[in-house]
Amino acid sequence: MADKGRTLLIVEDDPALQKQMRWSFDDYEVVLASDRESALAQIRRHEPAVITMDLGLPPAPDDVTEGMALLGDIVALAPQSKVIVLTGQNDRANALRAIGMGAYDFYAKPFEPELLSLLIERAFRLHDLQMENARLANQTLGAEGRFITRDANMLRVLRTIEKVSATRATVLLLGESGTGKEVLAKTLHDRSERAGERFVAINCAAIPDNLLESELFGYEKGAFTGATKQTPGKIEVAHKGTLFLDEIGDLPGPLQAKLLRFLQERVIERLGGREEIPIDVRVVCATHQNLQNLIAEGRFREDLYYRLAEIVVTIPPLREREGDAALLAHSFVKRFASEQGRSSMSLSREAVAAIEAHKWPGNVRELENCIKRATIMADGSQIMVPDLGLKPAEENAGFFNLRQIREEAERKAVVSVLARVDGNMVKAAELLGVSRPTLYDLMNRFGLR
Ligand SMILES: Nc1ncnc2c1ncn2[C@@H]1O[C@H](COP(=O)(O)OP(=O)(O)OP(=O)(O)O)[C@@H](O)[C@H]1O
Repeated sequence: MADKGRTLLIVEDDPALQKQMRWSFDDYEVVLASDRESALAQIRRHEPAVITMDLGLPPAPDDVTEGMALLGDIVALAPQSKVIVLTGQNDRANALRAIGMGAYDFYAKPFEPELLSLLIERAFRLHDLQMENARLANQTLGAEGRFITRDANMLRVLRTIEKVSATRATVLLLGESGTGKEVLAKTLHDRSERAGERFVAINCAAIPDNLLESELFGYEKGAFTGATKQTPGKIEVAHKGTLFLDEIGDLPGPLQAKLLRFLQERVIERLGGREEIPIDVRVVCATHQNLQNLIAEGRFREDLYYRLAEIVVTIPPLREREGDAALLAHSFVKRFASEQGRSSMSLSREAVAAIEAHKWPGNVRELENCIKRATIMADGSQIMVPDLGLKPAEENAGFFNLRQIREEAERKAVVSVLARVDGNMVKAAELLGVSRPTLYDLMNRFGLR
C-alpha cells in the first residue's frame, strides 16, 4: 500500500468517470466516494492529502448544494487536505465561491487526465511541504519544552519553574519517584542565566554514606587511603552552574550540617584540605520523602530545610494528571519506534484505554519502560494490550452525576480526547462528536491551549 501521505480521495457520483479517474491516477493510493456521507467516512478513515470532488452530488446532482455542503464539512474536518473542485464548463461563479470557502483550486470539466494530474501533483507537493513544516515546528517545541504535559496542575508547576528559574532562590522539588523531578531541575537550569554552565546531579540515596562526603566536597591527595590525586567534588564542579541534589531526605546527619554550612557561607574545603574555595552554585534539590515527618522524627535538620526550601514545588503523580499517560505514551512510542528503526508504530484503542486505566505507581519512568518493552514486543505496527503487559481496561468503569459536574466532565473529556489523539484537532472533534469551531470554543472556555 502506498503511504498515507499519497492518498487521493475522488468524490464522483458518475460510475464511469469514477472508474476512469481511478485508472488515470494509479500513482496514488486512490480511495473513492460517490456522495457526501461516504466521502466523510473515507476522510475520517484515510485522511487523504488531496481530494477531487464533483460539486453536483446526489441527492441533487444537478445543483451544487450538496457539493458546497461537503466542501464546508471538509474544511472543518480536514483543513490540511487540499480540495480540487470539478465544475461545469461555464461555472466560474461556483468555482470562485468554492475557493472562497477554502478549496485549494478548481478544474473545469471535461475530464482531461494530463491537465488534472498536474493540478493534483502540485496539491500533493504543497500538502507535503505544509506537513513537513508542521512537523519541524513541533520538533522545536518538543526540544524546548522537554516536559510533556497538558494537565492543568502540571502546567502550573511548569509556570512556577519558569518564574523561579530567573531568580537565585533554592528550589525543593517534591514528588514520587519517576515523576520527572530531574527533568524539571534540568528545565529550570536551562531556563536560567546559568544555562551555559554545568548542570551537576547527584543522588544522595545511591551513594554509600562514607563516599558521599568526598563525592560532594572533593578531596586532596593523601586525604585518605586510596586518595591518590586531588579530586574536586560535585559542588565544586558545578561552580557557576546548577547543583541538583536528588533524594535529599537520605542525606546523613553529619553531611546535613556540612551542607548547611556551605549554603550559609558559600565556601567549601576539600577533604584533607585547608583552603577555603568560594563556590557560586544554584542549588535545586528533590525528594520523594515527607521532609516534615523526617524533621518531626529528628532525622532532618529544620534549619537546613528552610535553606533548601525557599521555593517548594510539588509535582503531581502521573495518575493525577489528566490525559498525560496517553499523551506521554504516544510520544514514547514515536521515540522508541524511531530509535529501533520502525518508522510507523501506534497504540491500539484498547492499548490506550489500558494505559489510561493503569495507576502507574512508578510514574513516567514506569510508563517509559513499559512502552519501550512494548515497541520491542509488538509483532506488527500496532501495539496491543498484551504487548504492554497491562490489564485491559474495564468498559464503563464509574458513573458520574453529570448534571452536577457537567462542566468538569466536559473539560475532562476534551483533555483526555486531545491526549488520546495526540493533539490532532480533527480527530478530537470527531471523537467528541462536535465541530472544530465548537472544540476550539470549549478549549478556550476551559483555558486549554
Ligand atoms: N513530562 C515528561 N515528559 C517526558 N519525559 C519525562 C517526563 N517526565 C519524566 N520523563 C522521563 O521519565 C523518566 C523519569 O524522570 P526523572 O528521572 O526526572 O524522575 P525523578 O522524579 O527524578 O525520579 P527519581 O525520584 O526516581 O529519581 C526520565 O527518563 C525522564 O526523561
